[in-house]
Amino acid sequence: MLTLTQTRERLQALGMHPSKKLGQNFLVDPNIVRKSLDLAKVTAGDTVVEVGPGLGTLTGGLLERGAEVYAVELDHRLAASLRETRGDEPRFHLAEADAMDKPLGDFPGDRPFKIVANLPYAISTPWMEKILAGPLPEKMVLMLQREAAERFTAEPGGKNIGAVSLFLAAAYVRRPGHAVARSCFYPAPDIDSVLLHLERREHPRSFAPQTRALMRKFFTQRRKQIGSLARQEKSPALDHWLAVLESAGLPPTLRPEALPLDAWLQLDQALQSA
Ligand SMILES: C[S@@+](CC[C@H](N)C(=O)[O-])C[C@H]1O[C@@H](n2cnc3c(N)ncnc32)[C@H](O)[C@@H]1O
Repeated sequence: MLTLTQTRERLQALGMHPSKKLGQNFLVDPNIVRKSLDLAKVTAGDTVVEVGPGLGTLTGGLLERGAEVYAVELDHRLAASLRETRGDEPRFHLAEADAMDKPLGDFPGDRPFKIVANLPYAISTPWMEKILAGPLPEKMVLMLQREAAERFTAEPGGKNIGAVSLFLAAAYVRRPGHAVARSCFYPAPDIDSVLLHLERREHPRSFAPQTRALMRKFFTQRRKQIGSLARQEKSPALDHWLAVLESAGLPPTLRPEALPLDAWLQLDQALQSA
């Protein structure tokens, strides 16, 4: 675990100024590192994917607990530094890549795994959408910008609900997040952070790509009623869906944000059986 002073020194030695664009706010609080590992119940033999290992603070904790770590880091200076400090560790696998191209780094997805990451905030939602396309991790413990955590945990009827909230709700139990003080990072970010804990459901549900695309489209027109959104698609499957909703007491005048998860799962079913 790197202290604040060690983090500063290491960055200086690398000739680096933390990049805002890459969300480079490094963890300098050992309690938060420990809490992340505890929430994910990381034990020897676990396989863990880490996005944005940075200087390797969280990575070190994961390796100390005996995990096999697949990390993906975009910044070549940090990747070089990790190869120098962790390169000899046989349980450490580093992909120098964009996590949007390699959401799981070099992990082949051939066994159960977890994700523990202090995410670069700019990619958290699109990266999560990629993760939810599978294979699904058993657990995810993620440091997120507060707005992203609210979006991920939003319930129907709330203002933050979006397609990603529903994709997540179908597959994961979303535990309440823990607020993390700005002083736990170097440099201190000018936004609030939340540590979120997600546990895969016993029977996770996922939406077909076609349904996901349609849901995203509907949520970009969230002020429109579900009836007009569905009818504009000119599809018998969607007409059928509206009828199913109506018989369940959900009128076509509702807006996408008001529909419960079940209604979206029914949309998936209607599109699959069309
Ligand atoms: C919030 S910092 C976390 C650093 C370290 N894990 C820690 O907790 O101290 C985010 C890290 O993600 C890296 N990063 C930013 N965008 C990335 C991307 N698209 N793909 C992979 N890594 C990225 C940054 O270079 C940085 O190391």
